[in-house]
Amino acid sequence: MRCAACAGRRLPVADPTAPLLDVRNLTKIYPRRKGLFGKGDDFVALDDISFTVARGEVLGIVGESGSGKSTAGRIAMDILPRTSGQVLFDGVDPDGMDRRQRRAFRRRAQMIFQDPYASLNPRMTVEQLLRTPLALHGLTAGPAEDRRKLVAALDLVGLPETLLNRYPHEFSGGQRQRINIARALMLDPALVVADEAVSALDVSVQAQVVNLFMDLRERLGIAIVFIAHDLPVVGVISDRIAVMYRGRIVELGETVAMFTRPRHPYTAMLLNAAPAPDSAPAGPMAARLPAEETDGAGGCAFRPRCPFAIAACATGKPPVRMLEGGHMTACLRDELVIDGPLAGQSCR
Ligand SMILES: Nc1ncnc2c1ncn2[C@@H]1O[C@H](COP(=O)(O)OP(=O)(O)OP(=O)(O)O)[C@@H](O)[C@H]1O
Repeated sequence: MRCAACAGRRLPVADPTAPLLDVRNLTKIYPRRKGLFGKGDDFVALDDISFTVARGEVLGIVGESGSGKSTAGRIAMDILPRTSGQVLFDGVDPDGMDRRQRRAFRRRAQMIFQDPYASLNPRMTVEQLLRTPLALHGLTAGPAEDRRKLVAALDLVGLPETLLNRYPHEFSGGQRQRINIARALMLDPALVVADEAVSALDVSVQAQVVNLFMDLRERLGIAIVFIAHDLPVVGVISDRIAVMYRGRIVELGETVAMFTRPRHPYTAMLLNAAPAPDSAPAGPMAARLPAEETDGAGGCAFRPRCPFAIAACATGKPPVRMLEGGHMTACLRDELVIDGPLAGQSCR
């Protein structure tokens, strides 16, 4: 997939050990209006979040609906303006990129959305859909070479060349998502942000598409930000996981550490709510899962749902603390041992 022409267009990499994507202190405030002329409260969708994605790494972002996952992904891709904070792709903030850098960024960072049908023009054949990105980015290299490239992209996503003349409505949801992925691959991306890319698919098809993402990471070294609300699905594919709650990253760490020893009660709650191993009881937090409207007013937003909350949790937002092994959490009670389902269900 990496042709010489594409390689020549790459941005110079100042430091190959530096993160591919570096998101720093990102805040997003949506203005909200009450009625036609009324003043509304501003809504803080992202509250000072930071994360990095290394080259070839899969970072999962998980959290319930409305926690800010899509907002974070879209700002990282520079398709949504931020209120404050910084996004660095290969060390350069899209805000400060010149035209050439911006074009390269648009090519190297691709996004896959939840609804595979809405993302495909129904009047275009698969061949036209896959050729379009090459044309838009001035990467056409002649009919034969372009055809070779799109057949290679189809092959990477497990679809045969014979489908090139078909239209999107002729495919299943899983196949359409494969076409979306093939279209992204036409541009030889270094980063793919998959925003709930498997959520609309049947469970069996979800597994196939997750496997495809893992395969692409393995074969092409693509970094992936895998956004989903389902922690077990995210756990299958991710090297590290960021757990979001009401606009904040409340815990971030290696996948195994998150599953064996979650340090934030919300992570433990998500783990306990997931289909547990046969022998495991539901755990003390599973019963508290239904969302409550209150947001902890000034203190920890998770406090109203937290079985471990203490008075100090009401006095301010818990600061982000770095623990061992690059693990971070924003919980005053992170010293509690809350075993994940891989390690049993006990809390002490
Ligand atoms: N354009 C907007 N104007 C006002 N509020 C918005 C806007 N877009 C998103 N929001 C709000 O910001 C919050 C975060 O939304 P976002 O879509 O990022 O969450 P999410 O975790 O991706 O949820 P989901 O999984 O449902 O997509 C939500 O409360 C949402 O209602």
